[in-house]
Amino acid sequence: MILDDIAQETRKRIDRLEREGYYDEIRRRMKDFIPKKGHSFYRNLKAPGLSFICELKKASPSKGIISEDFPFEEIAKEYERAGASAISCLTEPKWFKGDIDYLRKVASEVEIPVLRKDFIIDLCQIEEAALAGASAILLIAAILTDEEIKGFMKEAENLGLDVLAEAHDEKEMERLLSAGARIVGVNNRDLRDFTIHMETTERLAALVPEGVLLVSESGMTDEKAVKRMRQAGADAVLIGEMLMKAENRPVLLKKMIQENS
Ligand SMILES: O=P(O)(O)OC[C@@H](O)[C@@H](O)c1c[nH]c2ccccc12
Repeated sequence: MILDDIAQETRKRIDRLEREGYYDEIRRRMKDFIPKKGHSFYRNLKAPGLSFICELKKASPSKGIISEDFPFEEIAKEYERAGASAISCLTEPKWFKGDIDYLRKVASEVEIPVLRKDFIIDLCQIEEAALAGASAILLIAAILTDEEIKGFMKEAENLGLDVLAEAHDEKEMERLLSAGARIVGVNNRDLRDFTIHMETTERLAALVPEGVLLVSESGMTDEKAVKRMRQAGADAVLIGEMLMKAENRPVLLKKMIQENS
């Protein structure tokens, strides 16, 4: 399964960077780190109306290159001006052609919170995210043990980062909720075969208790799908490809925000 391949690849990269001393430098810089206050990611998602997390996505394993030229700073500012609640920045280099430096630049240029979208399997990636200016991290239940989920959530909390905790099915959702997740994401894309099932959000929404925020992720290709996710009970949607490929991103985003306010 692709998720396991990506997690393995990520482990190899972390081990190599560790040998090269990269994370020693991160740990050294963490001594002066001051956590952000206010949990702006959580707060913005909780605001009335459907919130939009807009993704910077150059490529993906299912679609290959999505955006040949990738003026990520311009796109981030477009998202912000059009009313996005947060920006999701892919930082996984091999399959998504992401880069932690994209996040660092974007976080310094926009006011809205930025989510580190990656395959987090080690504490050092959480410290790296915090230093780069992220406000939140993604944790994917499918690649983590219960102990890891709890430990990583604690570390994020200590560093002032919010966690978007991602599930694909009932079992994963229950694991995340019992670990104390306050923001859960349901991924409509089945990462075994890349098929999209919008019913996944509808099915899992029933398990999300009052007070926990629900984010519907992936597979929304038109405005109808976004409305459907709002009707399913989503507090926020996470959209990549539809916005990356839009002829006029601000116009499309503003329209969707207005229609779902
Ligand atoms: O481009 P889409 O179909 O709108 O999807 C965005 C986002 O949900 C997707 O990129 C995603 C959801 N969960 C992930 C985990 C890792 C990498 C990527 C993802």
